[in-house]
Amino acid sequence: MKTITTIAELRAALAEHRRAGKGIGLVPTMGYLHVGHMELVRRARSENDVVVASIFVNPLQFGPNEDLAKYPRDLARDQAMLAEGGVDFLFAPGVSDMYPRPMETVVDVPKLGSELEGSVRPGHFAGVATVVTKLFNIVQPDRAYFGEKDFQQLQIIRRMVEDLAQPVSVIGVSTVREADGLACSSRNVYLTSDERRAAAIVPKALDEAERLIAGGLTEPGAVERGVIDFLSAEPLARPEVVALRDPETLEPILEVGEKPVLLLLFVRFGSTKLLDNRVIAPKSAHFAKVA
Ligand SMILES: Nc1ncnc2c1ncn2[C@@H]1O[C@H](COP(=O)(O)OP(=O)(O)OP(=O)(O)O)[C@@H](O)[C@H]1O
Ligand SMILES: CC(C)(CO)[C@@H](O)C(=O)[O-]
Ligand code: BAL
Repeated sequence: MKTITTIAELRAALAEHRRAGKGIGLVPTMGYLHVGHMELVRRARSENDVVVASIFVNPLQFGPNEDLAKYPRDLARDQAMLAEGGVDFLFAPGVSDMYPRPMETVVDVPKLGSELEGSVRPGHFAGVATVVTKLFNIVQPDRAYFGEKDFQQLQIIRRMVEDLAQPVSVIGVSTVREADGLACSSRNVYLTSDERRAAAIVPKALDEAERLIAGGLTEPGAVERGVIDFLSAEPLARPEVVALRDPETLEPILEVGEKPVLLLLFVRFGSTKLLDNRVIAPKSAHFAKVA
């Protein structure tokens, strides 16, 4: 695996592969890798001739009071994991490589981006859409891989690619979880041991929603209140977003009917934000077992 830090060098390295008609897959990340990221790499490796992973902690998507400075970083460990996963090129630019001048140009998906997580992180999704567009322009991948854990991000990127006719297939990958069900996430390292134990309630809250819907609850507000009640059993959990939405448009739904619905959770434990979600197909919603 070759690590490259400049746009020009990466373009030059990929040009010969593109000329030779090779399929190029891109896995964008912010580093501090875990098994969830490696699942994206595994998918990319199995579907492309050339795999590029990127590691860039993108300042544009962090608010002024967020964790940009303390975001966990370990490039040497990440390099070893990506090499082991069969990645060909790691693009790990510095901020001045990606943004030599302050950005004048922004890609925004304002409606989808101001909902849900966007309502508590204003500007976040414009930062994501802008950097992802720039990465697409630099790498020009045939396929790009994103986790369903960040469901809203995935839908925003899909919509951006459709609206702007960006020539890339966006591939969503199922959420990889720890043994107790908590979604793997780089920010899980911020959790104290008590918070980490408590955080297992988040995936269980998804089970609870599924159970409520399987039990016949059709009013979205009632399902959301049931989930909030469930989370209130854990004093360390501070739910900021508990929302039942249309999985594609992310718009509120009037009633749980026959179509699948998205439950999206954004829950804070101390200063750590945890995201999770599940698309629930009402007809198949089963009495999920809670450990
Ligand atoms: N548990 C997971 N399963 C599948 N994909 C994941 C998982 N966690 C992250 N990803 C995906 O990996 C890509 C890079 O994500 P990122 O580097 O922000 O990691 P993260 O663990 O989500 O970090 P954070 O804790 O900062 O949200 C994104 O497409 C994200 O959805
Ligand atoms: C897609 C992404 C790499 C853009 O910075 C980031 O938002 C992430 O890691 O999910
Ligand atoms: N995984 C999403 C990137 C972020 O929270 O900034």
